[in-house]
Amino acid sequence: MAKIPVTVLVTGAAGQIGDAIVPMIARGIMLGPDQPVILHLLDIEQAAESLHGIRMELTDAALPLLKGVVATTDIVEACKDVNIAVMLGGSPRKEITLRKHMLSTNVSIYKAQALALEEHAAADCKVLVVANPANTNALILKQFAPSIPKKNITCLTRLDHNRALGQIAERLKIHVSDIKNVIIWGNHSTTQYPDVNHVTFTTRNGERPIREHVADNHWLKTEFITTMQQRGVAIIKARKASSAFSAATAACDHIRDWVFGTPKGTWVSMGVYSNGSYGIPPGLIYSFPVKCEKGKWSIVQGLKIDEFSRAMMDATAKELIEEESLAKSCLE
Ligand SMILES: NC(=O)c1ccc[n+]([C@@H]2O[C@H](COP(=O)([O-])OP(=O)(O)OC[C@H]3O[C@@H](n4cnc5c(N)ncnc54)[C@H](O)[C@@H]3O)[C@@H](O)[C@H]2O)c1
Ligand SMILES: O=C(O)C[C@H](O)C(=O)O
Repeated sequence: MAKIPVTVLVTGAAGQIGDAIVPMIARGIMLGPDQPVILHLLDIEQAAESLHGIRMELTDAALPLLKGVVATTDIVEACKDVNIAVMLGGSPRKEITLRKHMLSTNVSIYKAQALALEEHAAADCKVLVVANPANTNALILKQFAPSIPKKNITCLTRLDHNRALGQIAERLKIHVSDIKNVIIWGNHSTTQYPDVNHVTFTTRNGERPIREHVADNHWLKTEFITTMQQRGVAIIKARKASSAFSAATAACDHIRDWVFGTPKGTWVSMGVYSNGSYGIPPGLIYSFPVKCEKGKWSIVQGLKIDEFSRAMMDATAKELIEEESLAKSCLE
């Protein structure tokens, strides 16, 4: 029997990540090749014509899984009965934009969109905030949409997670699919801590810790970390625009693993609310290692945290606390 369509909202759909992710969702990359979808595409009035163009292309692509499209600039219409919300809408950072300016513009957008989701989305709607500052936008959304379960409000750090796999694979000349269990701790920002202490890779003789294979421990503690922390900026510099295709891919990975579960023995990084695990202040939206099962995530417990990691994890938590207070002052 055919499955009931899932309604997926994409805000900022006329933007460059929107351009990449809309066809991915409509072709089953996010929710699987047998899952029909209805797309709700939201953007602002100035982007209405592009939004209309995307809608025309969706018609022209004659996609078997796509059971309906609502392309609108009306937030209420966009949020109606959505099961999954992918929040891209906002003003992105260009080469010269300061993160603080972006924060003040975007948190007020997230307050307004939280109120609409609160009232009109399906009760069990799963939310993924991509737009920056992603963790803090998600925190504001959680505050202003209190009836959406807080477990359902997440932000994207999967792009950083995937970037870390890519960096390690290139360095070690192995394939990304042979590496697992990297962790991105904290903020999707330059203070993020990409932790390789638990990474393993597949060999003919089973799984081995990555540290056995990387002779250059210094690289892991220095250049690897700064490359990761600066990767978003490096992409902006090279493309004169922030990551698009890789961000869309990561957003699909995030939702797919959340809905269908993480493979046995692996975890992924997701920005989720802290319950105090690993000494991270409760309530922050912080990136943790999570396992997913039956549509629910849980933070991986019991990992050994060394002194270096502790300091890095606390530094990124501190930045999130500062962002939270700045965001709240912008909303007063
Ligand atoms: N978390 C991550 O890993 C990650 C990675 C890359 C980019 N980003 C962020 O994702 C966001 C989207 O990036 P992009 O490159 O697609 O930007 P973009 O400028 O190409 O698209 C953003 C879209 O949002 C729309 N928009 C603005 N205000 C809106 C509102 N109130 N409601 C609905 N739509 C609105 C704009 O009109 C535009 O079409 C940015 O904030 C960017 O910084 C996050
Ligand atoms: O907008 C940015 O700062 C970069 C973006 O979040 C990215 O990681 O590519």
